Amino acid sequence: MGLVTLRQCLQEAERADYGVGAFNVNNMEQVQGIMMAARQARSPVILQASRGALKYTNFVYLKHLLQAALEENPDIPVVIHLDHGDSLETVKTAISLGFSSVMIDGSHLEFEDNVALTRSVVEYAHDHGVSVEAELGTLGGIEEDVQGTVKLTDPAQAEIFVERTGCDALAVAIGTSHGAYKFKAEPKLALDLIPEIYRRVRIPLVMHGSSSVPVELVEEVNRFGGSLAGSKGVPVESIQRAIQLGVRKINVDTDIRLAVTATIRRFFAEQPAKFDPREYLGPAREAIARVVRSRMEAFGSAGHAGDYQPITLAEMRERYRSGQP
Ligand SMILES: O=C(CO)COP(=O)(O)O
Ligand SMILES: O=C[C@H](O)COP(=O)(O)O
Ligand SMILES: [Zn+2]
Ligand SMILES: [Zn+2]
Repeated sequence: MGLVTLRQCLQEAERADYGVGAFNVNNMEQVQGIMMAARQARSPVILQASRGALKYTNFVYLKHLLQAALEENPDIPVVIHLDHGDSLETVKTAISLGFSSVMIDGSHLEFEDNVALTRSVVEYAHDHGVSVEAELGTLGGIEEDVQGTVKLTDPAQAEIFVERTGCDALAVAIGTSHGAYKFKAEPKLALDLIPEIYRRVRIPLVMHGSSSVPVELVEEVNRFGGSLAGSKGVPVESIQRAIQLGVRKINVDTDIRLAVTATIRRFFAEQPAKFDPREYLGPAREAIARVVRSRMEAFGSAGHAGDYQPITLAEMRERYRSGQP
């Protein structure tokens, strides 16, 4: 298998009716833990890097970590994706590093500016065979506008947006937000928007801010000196319902952060005399694999690694050029 584009990965997910987890990476142990899970679950996987990750790893280390993931797992379909790209320049950098998919996040812009930015990225990325995820509507958390309100995705506007931009997948705002504090009371998502948006746009939908913030991880972090009072995530059952309605890419970063933090806090509390990083980074890697494997099974992607052969970027470029991607 190896490198696949987001377009092919999500088309196959539509065909076999499952969702694919998109997991953020910043270091070796995260990449290894996620790929351990993909091998164990025999699941396609999306490895995604934000601008923060590109900066943290000085680009070149990330490039080779992602190449290592492909080299070590030739029988697993892997999408290498830029998360929350902010400009055509960042997109070009990601594509130069070998990414097979990019997100351009113009959700905070006025509609016409989002269309223009997304269109410019689609033209460039498709000319390299690379898929494009765009976003319409704003999440809570890091994307709240100055009034602190979020704009849910409007189905009619989404139809026009996708028609005018030609993006391959659309991130929608249905009430999720990034981080560990997604809801002040009981989780409430506008799941009813999904089928209406999907019916109109007819491309796979993306759910950001989809970590579940498992209570057992929060309790372990807090037991060993952490402070995560009031944290609340998206119930896995809500994600499974969203997948049934048209969401095919599910973004998870916070749950991986919590798995690492809980493991390392426990280690330092229980083994204060130890100081070899391999003795806590290794177990952290296994904790990542446990969380990610559980999501692959919940999203339904487990067992689908062998379903299809990858279409190369060169072939995708020709398909885009001929209008039949
Ligand atoms: O949306 C995300 C990455 O783009 C991650 O969301 P979480 O913070 O819920 O993990
Ligand atoms: O968009 C949110 C992702 O979790 C990435 O987070 P980051 O920008 O801190 O790397
Ligand atoms: Zn956004
Ligand atoms: Zn996100």
